[in-house]
Amino acid sequence: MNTTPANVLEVDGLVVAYAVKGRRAQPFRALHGVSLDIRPGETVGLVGESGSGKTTLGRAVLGLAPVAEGEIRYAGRVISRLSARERRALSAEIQVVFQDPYTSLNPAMTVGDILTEPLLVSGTARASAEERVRGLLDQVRLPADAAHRLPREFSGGQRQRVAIARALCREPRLIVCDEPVSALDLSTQARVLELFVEIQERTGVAYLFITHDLSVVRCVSHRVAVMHRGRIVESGEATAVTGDPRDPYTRRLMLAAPVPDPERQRERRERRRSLKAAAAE
Ligand SMILES: Nc1ncnc2c1ncn2[C@@H]1O[C@H](COP(=O)(O)OP(=O)(O)OP(=O)(O)O)[C@@H](O)[C@H]1O
Repeated sequence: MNTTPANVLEVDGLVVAYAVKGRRAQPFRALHGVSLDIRPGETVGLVGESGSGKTTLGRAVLGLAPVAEGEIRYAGRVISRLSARERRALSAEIQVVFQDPYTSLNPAMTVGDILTEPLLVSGTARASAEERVRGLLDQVRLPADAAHRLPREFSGGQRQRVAIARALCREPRLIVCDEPVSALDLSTQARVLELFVEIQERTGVAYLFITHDLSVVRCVSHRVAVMHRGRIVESGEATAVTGDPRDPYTRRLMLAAPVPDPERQRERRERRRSLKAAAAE
């Protein structure tokens, strides 16, 4: 692993252990010594099947999962054991976009209030906050009058744009994106993914991009890390990992991914056959 402080994020030998109810019960280890780094302006895609530990890693970066061993560093500073107050101070710099745009926005607040609130809390004057909100709505391609409306008046894709704008409010250097397009239909997914890429090009923000969808990870990531049972089993350049995976689990994951293109399906059937033949030898 690269340990230069030039990285925006460094995860080093991370073990997360959840408490389990029952007097004799042992804590459940969801991550077993995970290491990963993210450079400024880079997207690292985190893939793996359900239960492999992707969300746990994202939550640990956000200070929301119980770290048992190892370390998380943000811009060279250890952040894995911060007090609640220290964490809050960091919230401008590390943000999150969740999967479900239907539950992640306060339904009783207008979009304008949702976006100005974090700015006002951090001491920005109302007039500058409102100015900033106009800029943010423009950045995420929502009309200026969106500020006066409630989340329920928007489609899923538009709500996710609001959630992205909220994450961008205080100019973070890192955003944890936890399945941010999984709840959207395919054509909306493509437009929201484009927006993520466009924002990164403009602002230099880095993403830890969690998804179970390989076509999504291929589309947005510079590098990819593959998780299996709480461990990273393979990582590298996105094209290499998704195009020519080395690890048997990654290969199985690629083969299991739905690919509608008939040519790709034929290709996959052949690869499956040759893998089977190799395994039988
Ligand atoms: N709060 C918790 N307490 C106990 N166990 C948990 C908790 N959260 C997650 N786990 C367990 O940790 C493991 C990893 O879960 P996690 O949600 O990180 O996986 P994931 O790869 O993000 O899965 P999915 O794609 O389904 O969200 C799972 O076995 C899960 O049951």
